[in-house]
Amino acid sequence: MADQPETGLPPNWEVRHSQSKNLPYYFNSAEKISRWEPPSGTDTEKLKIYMAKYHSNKGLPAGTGEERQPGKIRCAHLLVKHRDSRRPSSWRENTITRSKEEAYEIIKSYEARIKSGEISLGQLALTESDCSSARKQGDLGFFGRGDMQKEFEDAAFALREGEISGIVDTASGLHLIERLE
Ligand SMILES: O=C(O)CN(Cc1ccccc1)C(=O)c1nc(-c2ccccc2)[nH]c1C(=O)O
Repeated sequence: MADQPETGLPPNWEVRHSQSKNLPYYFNSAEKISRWEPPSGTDTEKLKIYMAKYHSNKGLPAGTGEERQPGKIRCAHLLVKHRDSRRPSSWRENTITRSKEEAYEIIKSYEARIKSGEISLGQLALTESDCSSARKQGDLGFFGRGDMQKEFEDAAFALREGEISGIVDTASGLHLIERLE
């Protein structure tokens, strides 16, 4: 495999910076395509080092615990849907028939396993979350107030970094939320 440049991105890909959103994005100079997420085949460890070196936030003193963008937080979540969810279907199960009570028992068992330290929320979300974010260990990226369902937003913004919520009930289903940044 051709040596990846120090960005860790596949050939022809480069990191650019969106002035309007003040966010990095990924540009393929051969195909002239852009995307917010790194393309598949990226060496994410190398990319992390590159981003820290060349794309760290301007103006935010290191270690102040400041949010990447004022008013925004980053969370991961694990979603267990049930038959009364607004969309009772997911990548895991075409038609979700479990009752809300059954979903509650399931997510309560997940909560116990995560809070005991047996497994991380991200690792469990990979296989068990009914949200499309499961493939990213439940990582939803940064969001601000007004971006998510109200119950989800209120629970997420009440968390300190690293903290995990109790069971949160939204129209999508039952969630556990971990605040990452
Ligand atoms: O609620 C609905 O009508 C359908 N949705 C919304 C949705 C559907 C696909 C992608 C993202 C969001 C979901 O059921 C859903 N909500 C979420 C969700 C809810 C709160 C925070 C983060 C994600 N994920 C999903 C999903 O299928 O993947």
